Amino acid sequence: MFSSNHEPANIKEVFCSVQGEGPYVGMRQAFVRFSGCNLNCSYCDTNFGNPGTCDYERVEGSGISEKVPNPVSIEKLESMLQPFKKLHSVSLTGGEPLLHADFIEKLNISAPLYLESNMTLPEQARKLRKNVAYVAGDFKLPEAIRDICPETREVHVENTIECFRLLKKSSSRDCFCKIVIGKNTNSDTVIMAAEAIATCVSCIVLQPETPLGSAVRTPGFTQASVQTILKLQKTLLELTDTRIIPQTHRMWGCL
Ligand SMILES: C[S@@+](CC[C@H](N)C(=O)[O-])C[C@H]1O[C@@H](n2cnc3c(N)ncnc32)[C@H](O)[C@@H]1O
Ligand SMILES: Nc1nc2[nH]cc(C(=O)O)c2c(=O)[nH]1
Ligand code: SF4
Ligand SMILES: [Mg+2]
Repeated sequence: MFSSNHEPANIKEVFCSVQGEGPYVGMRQAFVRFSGCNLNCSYCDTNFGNPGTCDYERVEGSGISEKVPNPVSIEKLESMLQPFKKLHSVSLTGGEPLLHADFIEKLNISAPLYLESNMTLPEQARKLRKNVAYVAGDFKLPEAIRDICPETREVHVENTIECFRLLKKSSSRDCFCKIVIGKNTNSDTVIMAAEAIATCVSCIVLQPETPLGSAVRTPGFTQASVQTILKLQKTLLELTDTRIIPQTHRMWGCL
């Protein structure tokens, strides 16, 4: 399931853009999107399938991608990141990047690493404590995960809390939590999640679900009401800094 120390990794795409989510919105980043995921979120906007080649957009915003054969070696990825200048950080995302922790652990790049994770694999998270400077950790609400059964629901929550404890904010690492809020989100579950990880994070981001596909044309189809999200923010502000930030990259069409 996980890449070993020496194996290269299957990568979906590598590009340079700006962070579209959370408190670092607008910061210039290189993105490394690893293939594969261990979850199946109802709202997922990403095709993390394992293609034979990695789409590499060498010139930011050009829309011109080269096909780099998968799996990609550590050395090859490091060279693919070379052309991207003035970066705030390199976003390691997916799919689920924790599935590739052994690969990430070996990366040797000058820019700080920004881990974009579903926070469900504590033993993998433990490997990255020393080399990620930013943790954008989702708290995946059980009701948003397809096929989750009651027995695994508790373990899922425990694993998530353990990941936040392992990667919690420190003098050398920022860690914040994103929670996607959709029409079916149970506010009590959000509050449970926030109470469990509030001391591990610098802030909580309530991220309204972005409608996908045909739902885009039916406003309100998947989103929670503004009133619901604002009420949740008021409650969570009793615990920690809580912000409401939508996916901004969807608004202006960057990758
Ligand atoms: C595609 S995921 C990849 C990283 C990791 N697997 C995770 O879920 O955190 C990156 C981010 O996109 C968010 N996301 C995916 N689909 C979304 C949607 N339809 N609306 C809002 N956020 C979405 C996820 O919640 C996560 O914060
Ligand atoms: N611009 C931009 N910002 C992002 N923040 C999180 C993303 C993700 O898919 O991991 C993402 C993404 O795909 N694009
Ligand atoms: S964990 Fe992330 S990549 Fe995986 S299904 Fe959920 S949103 Fe998509
Ligand atoms: Mg994305």
